[in-house]
Amino acid sequence: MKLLLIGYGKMGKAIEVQAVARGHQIAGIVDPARPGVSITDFDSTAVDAAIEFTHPDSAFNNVMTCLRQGIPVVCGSTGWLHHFSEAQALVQQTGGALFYASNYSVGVNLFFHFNEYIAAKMHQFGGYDVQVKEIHHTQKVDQPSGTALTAAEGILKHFPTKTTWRNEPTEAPQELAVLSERIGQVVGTHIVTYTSNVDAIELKHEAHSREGFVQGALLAAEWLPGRQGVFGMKELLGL
Ligand SMILES: NC(=O)C1=CN([C@@H]2O[C@H](COP(=O)(O)OP(=O)(O)OC[C@H]3O[C@@H](n4cnc5c(N)ncnc54)[C@H](O)[C@@H]3O)[C@@H](O)[C@H]2O)C=CC1
Ligand SMILES: O=C(O)C1=N[C@H](C(=O)O)C[C@H](O)C1
Repeated sequence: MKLLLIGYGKMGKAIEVQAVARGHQIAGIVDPARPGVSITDFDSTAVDAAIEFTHPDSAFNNVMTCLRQGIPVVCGSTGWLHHFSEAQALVQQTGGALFYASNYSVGVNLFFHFNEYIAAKMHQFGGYDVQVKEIHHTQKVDQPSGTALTAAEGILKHFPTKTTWRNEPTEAPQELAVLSERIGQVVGTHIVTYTSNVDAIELKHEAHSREGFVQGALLAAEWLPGRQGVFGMKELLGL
């Protein structure tokens, strides 16, 4: 496949290495640190898919430009979902394809699946409070992490005692605390904890490296061309 890499930071560079190892061709790299190449230099005849890992402030614009250029786009950037409905509308309008996941690792998507199951069961039996905690490296600009927000949404859907989330400790029973810590080079750790008067139960995912994100993003890029619509890891993995 011919891939366009948008963002050539920690993720973009790791994706390049794995993509080449899987026999793909890098048709172009778009990053302000490497001026002179822009998404509008490409179209669906030049690339099969774009993979976008940049920044909360640039992701929406990059996704919209790919859709206008007719390029199927796999986006991993977090912190831009307040614009997501506009991207969905452009997918409909252009007949294009967008793949988005707050976390591309297969393990995290199993974690999301079990998180929803556990939330429903814990609500059914009662007596537990729940909180989400995420830990990431100190270069991360958005908080809470996209992964923590997806986990929080999964809990809110199945644990109706909680009606909203808050990114700080809270005593309000209807608020789900989603706590963030920034420590050194931590790749990404997410913990959902249920606590009662007598015990505690934890569901934890700890990424040991970025390899899981890279593999999932490449699987998505290999799967997306030829499809029309907005997709995520549930469709890709059949979860
Ligand atoms: N969904 C997932 O599985 C994962 C998502 N992420 C997210 O991906 C994003 C990027 O993460 P990293 O690679 O670790 O960040 P990074 O800071 O190492 O790299 C970001 C790169 O994007 C470039 N960039 C900034 N504005 C741009 C623009 N307008 N067009 C093209 N490139 C631009 C920067 O120059 C930089 O090279 C973050 O939002 C992060 O939260 C990170 C890892 C996994
Ligand atoms: O910025 C990161 O590094 C990561 N971002 C994603 C998120 O916000 O959840 C995914 C992963 O945890 C790494």
